[in-house]
Amino acid sequence: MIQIKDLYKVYEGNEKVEAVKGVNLTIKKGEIFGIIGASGAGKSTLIRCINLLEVPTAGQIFVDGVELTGLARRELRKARQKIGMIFQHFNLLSSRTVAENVEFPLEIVGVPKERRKKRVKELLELVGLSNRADHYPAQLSGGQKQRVGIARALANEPKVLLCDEATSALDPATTRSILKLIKEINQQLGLTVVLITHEMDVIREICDRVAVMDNGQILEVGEVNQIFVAPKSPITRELLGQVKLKLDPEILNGVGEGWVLKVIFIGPSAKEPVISQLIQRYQLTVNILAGNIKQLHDESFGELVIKVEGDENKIRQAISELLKKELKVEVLRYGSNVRAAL
Ligand SMILES: Nc1ncnc2c1ncn2[C@@H]1O[C@H](COP(=O)(O)OP(=O)(O)OP(=O)(O)O)[C@@H](O)[C@H]1O
Repeated sequence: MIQIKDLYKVYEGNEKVEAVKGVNLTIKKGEIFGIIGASGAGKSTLIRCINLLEVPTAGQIFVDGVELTGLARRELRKARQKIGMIFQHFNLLSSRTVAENVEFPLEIVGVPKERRKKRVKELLELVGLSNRADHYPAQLSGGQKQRVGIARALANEPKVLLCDEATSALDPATTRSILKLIKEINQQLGLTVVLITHEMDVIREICDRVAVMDNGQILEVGEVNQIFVAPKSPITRELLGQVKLKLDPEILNGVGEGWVLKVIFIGPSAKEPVISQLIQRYQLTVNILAGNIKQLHDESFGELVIKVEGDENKIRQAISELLKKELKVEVLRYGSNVRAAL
């Protein structure tokens, strides 16, 4: 759906900044693709190059088979209608109501009034804001403003939605509700979503695949599960480590070296002796650091935090086996990279 080939972006100024340096990426139709990296990694520049809001210094961008980097201005304007975008600070027009903000892109392309009104109504229903149509942005919460942003981005029925740190200004509960909405839209409309973030939690929540970016380059690309289980670059481990420690800081103190995993059991798998199987099959030493079993409706739901020691490859194989059993595994700390995780 989206192909980025040998992309470079250099900002010329007093100081020359090479923000994107030779990026190649292929994003598939219908997937939610995340790009994660620390501040200054070049994520915003990269995502803004996809719809040519930022003109690349070199390289090519293809969206749905069309090379955007080869289009004249008028054709580009048309192609851009098929690419919606939402922003960290929403970018709503403060003098227009919610309905008028959503209507704006339809006015620009000359959709007749009656059709515009009908489309705005549908869009506000889709994002759950029908009862706010006549409010002004200043009267809305951050989450509601982002919902308006999403409705506006979808007005011209795009095939791609670009999300530029769309939840960074929101609290955790609102972040989850906006991510849920993006996921629903992705599934209902078959939209391809590209999002950039500096938060691993966002990636874990909704992305199918992720690219890790640093210093203008892509360090690794893969399925989200695979990156969580076996991150290749120290930067990825660092990004993962920060998230995990934020969740369970006390667990990692004073337990010595070794991998620390949180294993979450749901349903039938909760009744299997998976941990003892693991010890036998992969000759690992396992210490239970914390745990509990809860009953959720008719199903058991258990959480165990374990310290695992042994051969690193066997630990990775054991994690893969746990994931195959449909258990959820979070790596709280990587044995060989304790400092990065801390
Ligand atoms: N318009 C600009 N002019 C000059 N330099 C810029 C411009 N925009 C970004 N940069 C520089 O390019 C580099 C990459 O910035 P970019 O905003 O793309 O990174 P980022 O990963 O999105 O970071 P953040 O999350 O902080 O926005 C940085 O060094 C930044 O200072």
